[in-house]
Amino acid sequence: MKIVSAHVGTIPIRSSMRNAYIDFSKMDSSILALVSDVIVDGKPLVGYGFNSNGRYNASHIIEDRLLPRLFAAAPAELHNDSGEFSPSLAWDVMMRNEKPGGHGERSVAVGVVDMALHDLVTKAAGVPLYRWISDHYGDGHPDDSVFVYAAGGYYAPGKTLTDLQDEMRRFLDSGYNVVKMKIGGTDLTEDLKRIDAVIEVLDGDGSRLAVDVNGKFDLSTALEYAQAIEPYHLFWYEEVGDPLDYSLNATLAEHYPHPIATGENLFSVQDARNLLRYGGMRPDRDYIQVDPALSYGLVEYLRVQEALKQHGWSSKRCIPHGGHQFSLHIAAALHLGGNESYPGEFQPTGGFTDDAVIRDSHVSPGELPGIGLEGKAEFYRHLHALHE
Ligand SMILES: O=C([O-])CC(=O)C(=O)O
Ligand SMILES: [Mg+2]
Repeated sequence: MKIVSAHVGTIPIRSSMRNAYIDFSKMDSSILALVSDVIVDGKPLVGYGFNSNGRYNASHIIEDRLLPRLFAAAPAELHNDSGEFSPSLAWDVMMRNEKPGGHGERSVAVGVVDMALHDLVTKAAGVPLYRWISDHYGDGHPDDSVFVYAAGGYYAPGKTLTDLQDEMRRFLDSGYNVVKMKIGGTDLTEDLKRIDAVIEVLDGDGSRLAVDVNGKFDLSTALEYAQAIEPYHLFWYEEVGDPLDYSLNATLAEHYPHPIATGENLFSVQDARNLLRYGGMRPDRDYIQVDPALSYGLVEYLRVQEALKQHGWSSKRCIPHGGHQFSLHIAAALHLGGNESYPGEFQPTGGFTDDAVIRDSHVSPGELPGIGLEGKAEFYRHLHALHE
């Protein structure tokens, strides 16, 4: 298989909401179409990729560094011994002449291309991505469906406690059992009122509510909130301090007995391994949220899984950030603990196929070949326009 052309674009995924750290008024995403020389039903197979929310587009790195390396590579450098196009070998080619460390936006750019390459090879194989991953890297027995929780509960101008409760009710009505809300964007007194309001909607069951600080707290605020929320037995307390402050996380874990989740802003196996080594994370209860679409793609995510295994962690402790269709396949194939979902947010890239049904907080990736972005009509319109 040969890639005959590559088409990079940038689309807005903006929204008026805000977490404790940023608003999303200028949020955007790279989108990519890789057109191949494989013809099916008279049309070339095309692989699509995009980046997850929270980081901005990385289109220039894709165009200036990654794609030129792929196009300059000899066919033998991109195909394995069985003659198959290999996203893993392509990954090595893309990372030529890149120093280690300082992963930043480069991991986003590689993630976009890695996703498009996996979409392409799995379409060429005629199978949904999760089956291909399970056959190549898993146990050949993927999960039928994946646990998903509904993330929302953002701060927004004029949003009242009643609005917050209504939002959470809509999540429950659409099939989710567990929900997530933002905290840390106001003071503790206000946040406790917001938490109480949401727990009321959850019939008083705090173990169905996760809270997300988006890295805002210093150690003393982290511990102050920890003490205040401990009695609620929350589903998890997320990204409490700066994502690279492993010492803060380790101290928090000594004081807070319930689950902690973090990792959405760790973009490499090296950073994830440091979290396991120095972050005090507890393999019996905590969650790792590394998002494959932001962190060098599936090829690197497999390395993260290997590092977890070496440290005695189960793949079930991973629930990736991002709420997108790519991680949903990965979760089903590698028996992850679940995947995030943002009903209605971060469109058009976010979310699952249009026909996906959430039942008992579970959803299936679907049976379309590849990632299945053709099953997301609005997003597919943008992707298709890249190369038509
Ligand atoms: O608000 C955000 O940046 C998204 C986020 O943290 C999450 O999905 O966990
Ligand atoms: Mg988060």
